Amino acid sequence: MVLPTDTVLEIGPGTGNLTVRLLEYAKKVIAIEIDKKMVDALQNRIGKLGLEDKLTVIIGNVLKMELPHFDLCVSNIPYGISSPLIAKLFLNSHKISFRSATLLLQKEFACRLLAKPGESDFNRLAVNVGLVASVKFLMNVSKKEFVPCPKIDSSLVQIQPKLNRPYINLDEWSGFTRTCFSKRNKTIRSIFKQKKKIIELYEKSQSSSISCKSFEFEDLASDYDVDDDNEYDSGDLSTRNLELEGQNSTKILRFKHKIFRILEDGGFGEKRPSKLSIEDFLCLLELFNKEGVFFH
Ligand SMILES: C[S@@+](CC[C@H](N)C(=O)[O-])C[C@H]1O[C@@H](n2cnc3c(N)ncnc32)[C@H](O)[C@@H]1O
Repeated sequence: MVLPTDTVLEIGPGTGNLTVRLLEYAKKVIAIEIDKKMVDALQNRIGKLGLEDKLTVIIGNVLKMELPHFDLCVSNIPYGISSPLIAKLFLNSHKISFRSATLLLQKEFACRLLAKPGESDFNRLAVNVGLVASVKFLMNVSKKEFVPCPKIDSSLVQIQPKLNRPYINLDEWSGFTRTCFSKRNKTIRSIFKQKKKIIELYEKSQSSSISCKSFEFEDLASDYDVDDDNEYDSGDLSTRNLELEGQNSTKILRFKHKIFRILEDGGFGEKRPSKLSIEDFLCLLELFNKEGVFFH
C-alpha cells in the first residue's frame, strides 16, 4: 500500500500512465527512464496536471546508476531487465531500506520466481531471490489489457526484503547455486561427480577467502542443464585444468573424497536440487565452507 508519506521509485515510467496514479497517493515519485523522448512527454503530461513538484525524473539506465533512497518501488518494468533489476534491488547490497517492490513481470518469469521447493520448476532464480526476499503473487494481467496487444501475458508480484536475511557472501552463494543447478533434476552426488567441476572447485578453494561484502550479482537466474554425467570424461578439461591435475593429482583426489564425504555425511548425496529448501542449501554450503570447499 502506498502511504501519503512514501517516496515511490518507478522504473521505466514511459509516458506516465502509472506515474499519474502514483502521484495521487505518494508524497513523492522518483522516476528513472532511459528514453529522453518519453521523459519529455512525461514531464509535459505531469506539468499539465500541476503535479511536477512531486515528481523527480532521472534520465538514464537504471542498471548503471546508484539508486536514490525510496520507500517503495512500483513499476511496469521492461521485461528484458527483470533478472538484473531484481538482483540490483535485492542482492547487491546488505543495507536495504525499502519496504517492497511491486513489479509487473512476464508471466513465465513470475512463475519461476514464485516456484517453491519440490515443485518441478523450482530453479536458481527462486533460490537466489528466496534467500533474501519473500515473493507474493498478486494477480495475472492478460495481454488483452494492453493497447497495442503484446504477445505475452503478465503477472503482478510483490517482493519484500526479508528482515532476517542471512549474513552470507552472495558471490559464494551465487557460485554454489550455479553449481547445484547445473543439472537441476540430477542428484547432488552426480552434479559433483564431474572431474572438471572437482578441479575447478579445488582451484577456487585454494584461493578463496570468505567475507560478507557487497556484490555485483547480475547473473541471478541462469541454470545450465549440462548432460555430461561421466566422472572420468576429461574431454572438456581446459589446459589450465589439465595442468592443475598433473601437478596436484593426489591432492585433487583427496579433495574429491572430501566433497563426497561432506555430501554423504550431510545426507545430501541422493537429493535433487529442485527438491531442496533454502535452509537445505544454506546448510550444505555451510558444511562445504567449514571444510574449506569454496565456490567463488
Ligand atoms: C514496459 S514500458 C512501461 C511504460 C509505462 N510504465 C507504462 O506502464 O505504460 C518500459 C519503459 O522502461 C523504459 N526502459 C527500458 N529500459 C530501461 C532501463 N534500463 N532503465 C530505465 N528505463 C528503461 C522504456 O523506455 C519504457 O518507457
